[in-house]
Amino acid sequence: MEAARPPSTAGRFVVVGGGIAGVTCAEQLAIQFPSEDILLITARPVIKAVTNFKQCILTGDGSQHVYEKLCLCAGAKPKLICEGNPYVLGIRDTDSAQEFQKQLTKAKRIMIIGNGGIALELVYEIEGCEVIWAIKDKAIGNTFFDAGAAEFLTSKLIAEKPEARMAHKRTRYTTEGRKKEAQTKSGAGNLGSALGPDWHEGLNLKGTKEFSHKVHIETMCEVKKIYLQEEFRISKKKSLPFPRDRCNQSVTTDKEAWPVYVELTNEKTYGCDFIVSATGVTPNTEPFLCGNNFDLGEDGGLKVDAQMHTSVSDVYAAGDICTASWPPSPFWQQMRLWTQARQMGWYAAKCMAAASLGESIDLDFSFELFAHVTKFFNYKVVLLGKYNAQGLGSDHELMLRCTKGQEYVKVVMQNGQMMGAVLIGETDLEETFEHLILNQTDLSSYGDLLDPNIDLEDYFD
Ligand SMILES: Cc1cc2nc3c(=O)[nH]c(=O)nc-3n(C[C@H](O)[C@H](O)[C@H](O)COP(=O)(O)OP(=O)(O)OC[C@H]3O[C@@H](n4cnc5c(N)ncnc54)[C@H](O)[C@@H]3O)c2cc1C
Ligand SMILES: NC(=O)C1=CN([C@@H]2O[C@H](COP(=O)(O)OP(=O)(O)OC[C@H]3O[C@@H](n4cnc5c(N)ncnc54)[C@H](OP(=O)(O)O)[C@@H]3O)[C@@H](O)[C@H]2O)C=CC1
Repeated sequence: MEAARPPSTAGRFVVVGGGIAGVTCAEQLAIQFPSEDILLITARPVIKAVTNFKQCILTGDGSQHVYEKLCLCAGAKPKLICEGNPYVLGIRDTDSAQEFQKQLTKAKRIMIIGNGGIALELVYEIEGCEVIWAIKDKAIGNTFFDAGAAEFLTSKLIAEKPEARMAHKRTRYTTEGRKKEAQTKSGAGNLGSALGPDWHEGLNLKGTKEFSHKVHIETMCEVKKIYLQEEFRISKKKSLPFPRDRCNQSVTTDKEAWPVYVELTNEKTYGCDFIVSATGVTPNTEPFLCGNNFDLGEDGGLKVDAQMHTSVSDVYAAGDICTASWPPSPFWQQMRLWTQARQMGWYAAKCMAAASLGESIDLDFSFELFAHVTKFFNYKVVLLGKYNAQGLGSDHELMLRCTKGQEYVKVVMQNGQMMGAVLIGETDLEETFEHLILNQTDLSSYGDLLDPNIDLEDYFD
């Protein structure tokens, strides 16, 4: 029987990547050019939204897709502390989250390395399993918070979680895309789309025990070495590299034989069932670099200018794969987040459309102000502008308001103007603060902006 010839297509616009950036880009192109076929190529057979585009899987089978303008939205992959170790898990897509859930159901103790979004969410959500959380910093959540906000949140981590929360946990998927992605497995090594907000809602994050939280935090340390059980046993016998007095109490007295042991740079060693490496992401550029002269950012992403255009002619990029390289607004910075990936995908499509008509467009308004809304430890969290005084040097002031267990408000001020804010809890201040930052209102004559007796919303209406 004759083998089927690889398909060959020609189209004006091709988008690579079926995550939020790619799908939004393709959708927007389809809206702008309803009579054109928009080709969306993804490493997975499932994309995240309703599709009236030609979906295709790039299998390296030689199929060719000719384009006039191409947008690369291939996302990022977890940057693991150690590649190829079966006890080190990263979480990115449905498959990796399910693998994590499966391992957790058998676990008594796990280690979480990293101090960003995934770690923050996991340490709070995991129940019935001891968690040793190792962070490089003095305080938790360095990618989002300063030490004050971290302290506010830490008390929630120590407290017991309400029973009701535990009763609600069961395996379910919140979106059709995720459900389908779980059912449709493609070749090993293929990346799925990043899970995004509410990713753990459908997962049963419960270990083998019957308590809610048991989190021990090791600060200011990194992983020095990982030992499998047998390696650990041998090294202990030889007293190398684990002289007894260098070992953590819990290891020397620990009768449990753990599958894996982690030696930290603070000289402590912990045994555990497995390790979650929640240590950030690396832009997924590798498949596209061979033979192409892309300029790369310091973080390894494809550099894009204010038109989302890479350094290669007619090639655009959006989402986690790219590094924004235009001079940013004073209140915006790139972070690899779902909202930014969506905004970039949408705006890249606008830029591609304009360029194909020989025009260019102004940078979209969404890149004026950094705004991120999320939930940590069951608190609503809103981050605005230079929320951690990023890049402001020492020439700034902070205003704080904190009610334990209820709200934490931090405002970053410079020359009497608001530059950023962290709002934790139901503060209702986000809209007012957004305006104050964007308008750069002179607030120097208003005294204590955070005085709870002043209705700011009313004041600045
Ligand atoms: C566990 C987790 C929780 C998160 N939670 C939040 C949150 O609460 N809030 C928030 O704002 N952000 C969150 N994020 C970040 C957010 O999900 C990502 O920033 C965003 O989804 C990135 O979208 P993307 O489209 O750029 O990339 P991706 O979603 O990674 O999509 C990339 C796509 O490209 C495809 N692809 C890869 N390589 C190829 C190739 N060679 N050829 C063809 N296709 C390819 C992949 O299959 C995939 O479909 C979270 C991320 C994770 C991992
Ligand atoms: N609610 C939300 O908004 C969520 C967002 N996300 C997003 O998903 C992506 C993946 O999340 P995540 O993996 O948590 O990435 P993040 O970038 O959020 O955090 C990575 C953390 O790991 C630390 N780190 C990096 N390398 C090491 C190392 N070798 N040893 C110890 N610590 C290390 C980083 O420290 P340093 O900064 O000092 O390098 C940082 O604290 C991110 O883009 C994140 O923004 C994920 C979950 C929830």
